Amino acid sequence: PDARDPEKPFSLADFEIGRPLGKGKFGRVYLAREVKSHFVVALKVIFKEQIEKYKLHHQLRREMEIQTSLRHPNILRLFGWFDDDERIFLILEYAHGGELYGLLKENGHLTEQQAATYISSLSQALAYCHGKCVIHRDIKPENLLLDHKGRLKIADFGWSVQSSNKRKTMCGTLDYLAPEMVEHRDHDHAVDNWTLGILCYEFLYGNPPFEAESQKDTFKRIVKIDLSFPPQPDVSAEARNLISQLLVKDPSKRLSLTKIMQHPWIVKNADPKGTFSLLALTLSLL
Ligand SMILES: CC(=O)NC[C@@H]1CCN(c2c(Cl)cnc3[nH]c(-c4cn(C)nc4C)nc23)C1
Repeated sequence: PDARDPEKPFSLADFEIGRPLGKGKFGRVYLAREVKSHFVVALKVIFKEQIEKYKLHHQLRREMEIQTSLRHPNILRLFGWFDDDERIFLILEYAHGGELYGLLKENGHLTEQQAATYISSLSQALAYCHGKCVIHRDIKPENLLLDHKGRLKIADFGWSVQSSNKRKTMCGTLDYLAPEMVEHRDHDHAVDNWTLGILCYEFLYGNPPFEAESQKDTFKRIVKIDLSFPPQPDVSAEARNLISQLLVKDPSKRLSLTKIMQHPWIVKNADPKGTFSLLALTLSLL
């Protein structure tokens, strides 16, 4: 869709709409196909009256400007947008593999190779964002999608679009919040490094490290850094070492993105192309 004459913006008539992929407070995401090129996209529909009601024009505009400007293999592309009287339509890259979260829940946990590859991809995407002074790409699992080659795509949804096929275990969880967040202290991009530690743990063990019955207990476990590694599944010492260097209370002491990419566990286990051979991915789904 890039080769479009900028004078003739898209309109709804340019697309055939497919099944809903996800829905949320501000609208839904549909599978769609551009009629002339047959190019498949994800079309996110946001209702203007919702934006007016919550006074979110600026946030949405900033979100769209940021997402349009980001070009990275692990960040879902925003190709463009158009609107009609009552809706705004975002033309997004379609991730054929769906939600990484689905793969995690189906398998219980990921292999060390998969986990290291995804942590490496996330670190590269975040380093790219920080290089462009963009922080807080919201990297909780439901914002992580997979393309047809199993490559990770951060689909940062400031608009909390819940996918239709998700068990509602994620909404409202504290699990991914860093201590400085839950203690309402000021935070910067070191929060993302904390979240990488949470995700690495969850990829390897199947659940986030500070999970508890109540939000209050999760809060207490986070601020205490109440971290323990169950004996099963048997996770390598290097992996536990990386997690322990990320889930550190003092933000300035957390491993930097560069150091994460150079960590022995990542160097040894991450697939450099960030993708899996389809066979390996298929086998991991069996
Ligand atoms: C909470 C949240 O934002 N989740 C992701 C949104 C819902 C689907 N969205 C997609 C977006 Cl924006 C882009 N590509 C997608 N691919 C899928 C998908 C593919 N399969 C086989 N199953 C699914 C689901 N979904 C998308 C965005």
